[in-house]
Amino acid sequence: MTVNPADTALWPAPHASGAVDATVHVPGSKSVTNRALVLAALASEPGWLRRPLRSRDTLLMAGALRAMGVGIEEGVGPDGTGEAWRVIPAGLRGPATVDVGNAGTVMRFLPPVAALADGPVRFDGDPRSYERPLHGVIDALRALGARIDDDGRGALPMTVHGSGALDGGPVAVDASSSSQFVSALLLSGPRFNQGVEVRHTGAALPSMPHIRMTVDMLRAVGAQVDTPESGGEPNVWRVTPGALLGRDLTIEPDLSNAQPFLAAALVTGGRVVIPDWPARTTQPGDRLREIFTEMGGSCRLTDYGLVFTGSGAIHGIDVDLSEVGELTPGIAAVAALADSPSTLRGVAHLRLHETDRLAALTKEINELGGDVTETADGLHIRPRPLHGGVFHTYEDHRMATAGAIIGLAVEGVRIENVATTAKTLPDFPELWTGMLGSDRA
Ligand SMILES: O=C(O)C1=C[C@@H](OP(=O)(O)O)[C@@H](O)[C@H](O)C1
Ligand SMILES: C=C(OP(=O)(O)O)C(=O)O
Repeated sequence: MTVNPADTALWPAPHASGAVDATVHVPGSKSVTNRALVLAALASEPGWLRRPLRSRDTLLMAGALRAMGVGIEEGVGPDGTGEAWRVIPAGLRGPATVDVGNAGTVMRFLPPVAALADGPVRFDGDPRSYERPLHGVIDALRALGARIDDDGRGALPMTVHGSGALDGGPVAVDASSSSQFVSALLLSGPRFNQGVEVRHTGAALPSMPHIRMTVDMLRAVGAQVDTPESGGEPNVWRVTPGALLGRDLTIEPDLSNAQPFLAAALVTGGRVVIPDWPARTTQPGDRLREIFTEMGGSCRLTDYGLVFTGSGAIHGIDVDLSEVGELTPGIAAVAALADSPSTLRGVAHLRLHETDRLAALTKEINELGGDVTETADGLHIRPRPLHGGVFHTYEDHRMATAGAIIGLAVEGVRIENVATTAKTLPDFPELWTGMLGSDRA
């Protein structure tokens, strides 16, 4: 976890002078957009993605698929309204080069796709991508018949020598460090000769909603998937080989990126409306309705969207976040402003996310006067009066939005490199100041 001295841009986080009252249109989900791109690229006919997220992670995914020969045309949708991408599958090509940036979805979901290409595909990315776990994908692909050259660490950079097809079949993976290992193998599974049977071995599997998202989206394009929930063995997922349909899919708003805006209602005792909040979704951000209600807010889901209201009080929480780890930074920020201590559990694997999120949150909140300690699998947060200062972000989009939440309540917080939010929410600073618009005047 290092701070890049060259990147000293500091963004004065707006301080809220009163209760927020705003409607915020949150852009599309990163996790849904990147799964939809992969599935559309593997389909046997063209498809549409409407309202896709346009951010660093999704543009890297689109760029990588294009490098392997897939057509992705960016424009307006078939009915002339809103942004839509047309994905035109093609025979997957190598040689190609893939820049994964620091996108877990790109570095994990694409090596199985590359194994289906007809030549070598070189994977590289940001320095942090070399440290993020990839061994589950590399070892599994080798066991399923792929040839991969890496430097022996089971990590990036590496080359997948695609041979046009992959045998597939049963494989065991320890996915306790990232659910994305399982999702990656399932997404390409229908295109393997024998399909795939993924058996998770090892300690608890995090981020189960993201695996359900993978399964739901596979089924929506015609794949047959057997899961533990559909009567199969615990920790075993099976995908039958078969062609995938090209669909016309509208991407849901990113509910994890709705988090800072909901937090703003909670922290200021205000009200925030998120249009198009889905009535049914696999996104982990849906759990915010329950978590932020327990922390002092209340919410109402209408046909228009989610109406979330703060009460003026913020309560601490004791919660297991293993299923929804990506919500941890935003919850920690709210917890630091609460009227009682919090314990966030089940998220040891966050040490290998964009940055070591447990260390980063502890350090940055404490530098503002907070009292946070790391536990073996999470954080213990005792609220204390905070003061202004620089909030470092370690190239982690969710550190930047966590700092912005604290800035609402604490004057003089400056966020280093707020532009890092471009990973999943490039418009964050504008959306944030827009939300505060009337009460900042
Ligand atoms: O599959 C996905 O889209 C994701 C799965 C989760 O990864 P981990 O299981 O590695 O935490 C989550 O944290 C990440 O933001 C997105
Ligand atoms: C962990 C995250 O991202 P990634 O997809 O890079 O794993 C995240 O967005 O919080």
